[in-house]
Amino acid sequence: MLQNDITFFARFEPDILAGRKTITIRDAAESHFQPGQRLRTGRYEDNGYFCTLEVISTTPVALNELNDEHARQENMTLAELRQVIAEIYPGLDEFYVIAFKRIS
Ligand SMILES: CC(=O)Nc1cc[nH]c(=O)n1
Repeated sequence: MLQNDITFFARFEPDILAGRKTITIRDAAESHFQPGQRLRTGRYEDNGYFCTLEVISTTPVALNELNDEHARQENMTLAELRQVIAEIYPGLDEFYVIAFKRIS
């Protein structure tokens, strides 16, 4: 079976498929994605493929630089986004914003 290049928690799948979520904020371990790269995208929980994303950009960001535009691109409030990031990456404050578009 083909490997996925990136995974998302299943709760984010509907927003990605609908185009409501157009960025993901990851730690250094997932900072290698390059503009133009096409990513087989699956669910974290079962690794099931659900779409292909094309990377638009990968941009470093500090936790304290997250703003309302990042939140809008995640389809969250800024408070929700900060809480989600703190839960996924406790204690970290250096991240990468991966902007993407869904191509299939
Ligand atoms: C599986 C996983 O880490 N998913 C994440 C992490 C950060 N942002 C996001 O949208 N999804």
